Amino acid sequence: MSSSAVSSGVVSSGVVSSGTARLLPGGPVAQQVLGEVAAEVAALRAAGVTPSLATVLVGDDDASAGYIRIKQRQAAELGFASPHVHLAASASQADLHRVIEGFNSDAGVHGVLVQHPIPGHLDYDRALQVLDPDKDVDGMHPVNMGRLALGLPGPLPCTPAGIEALLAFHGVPVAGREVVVLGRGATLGRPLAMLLAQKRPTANAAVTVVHTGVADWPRYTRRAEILVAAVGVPGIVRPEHVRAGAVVVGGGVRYEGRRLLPDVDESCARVAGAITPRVGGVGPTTVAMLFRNAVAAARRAAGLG
Ligand SMILES: Nc1nc2c(c(=O)[nH]1)N[C@@H](CN(C=O)c1ccc(C(=O)N[C@@H](CCC(=O)O)C(=O)O)cc1)CN2
Repeated sequence: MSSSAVSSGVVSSGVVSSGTARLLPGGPVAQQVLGEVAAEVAALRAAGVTPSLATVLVGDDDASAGYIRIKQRQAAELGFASPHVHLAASASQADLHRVIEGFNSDAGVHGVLVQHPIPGHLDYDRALQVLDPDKDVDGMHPVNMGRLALGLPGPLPCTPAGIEALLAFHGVPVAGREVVVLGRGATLGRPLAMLLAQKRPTANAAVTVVHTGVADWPRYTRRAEILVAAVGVPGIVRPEHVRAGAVVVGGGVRYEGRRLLPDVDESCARVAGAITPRVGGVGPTTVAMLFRNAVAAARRAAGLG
């Protein structure tokens, strides 16, 4: 979409509107990425390497158990091995570290993820620091955040990478455009801002990060050609926060069990030029990027990366 399309909104009854926004689904993006991953898995297996993605679940959260099942099913479809450890909710930090260290030292395991959230008495960040950064398929280890900040190769955080891929897939130009990221969290807002500012054809944007601690944050979001909501406060982004014709990406969500409560109110479609759907938007791209990181880790371990 050109920037002239972005400024083509009309004013009706006080609301700036460009009609109903084009939808930007994540499903086809995920399918494309997973197709590429499948081809890489086939090549690895032909070379005698079975890529392996290990998963760790702590406790009895139904939603987390569901996401692990989705990842294991996807792993099986793609031809990954997927060893799994399920720790009791009463597990100690040391128990969790032992499991991670076991996978670190297992040369047959190429990627490891610890499903989030973990029980409240455990520290996810400390556990992450125990993980071998080269097996960190979520791209969240401090070493990988450092690599991202420096523009060095490494696994990218899955949701930010999924958003960049989604924009590219749908032909939304990013380079040179005004991107505003609402939210500065470590899993989405901060890494996404670093990613979209990088000098690459699918990035290279003028990126502003603003957060809801800034009293007049809508002043920033209203000027965005591409607005990414990354807050985790359901419905916080409303039509009056969106520039007419802008591309709106709903990255932030809050989960209530398996129910997803997105940051972006659906009424924003009245103002936006293009928008990710409430369901089937950014979410599916996150899982695809996980497998992209996992196959890349396997290729590196096999000396092919
Ligand atoms: N170690 C990790 N833990 C968690 C992650 C993660 O990426 N790594 N993300 C979430 C859970 N999650 C994957 O683990 C996940 C959640 C939701 C979706 C998704 O595609 N949702 C759909 C459908 C939603 C609905 O039906 O309401 C969507 O967005 O369309 C994918 C992955 C927390 N933990």
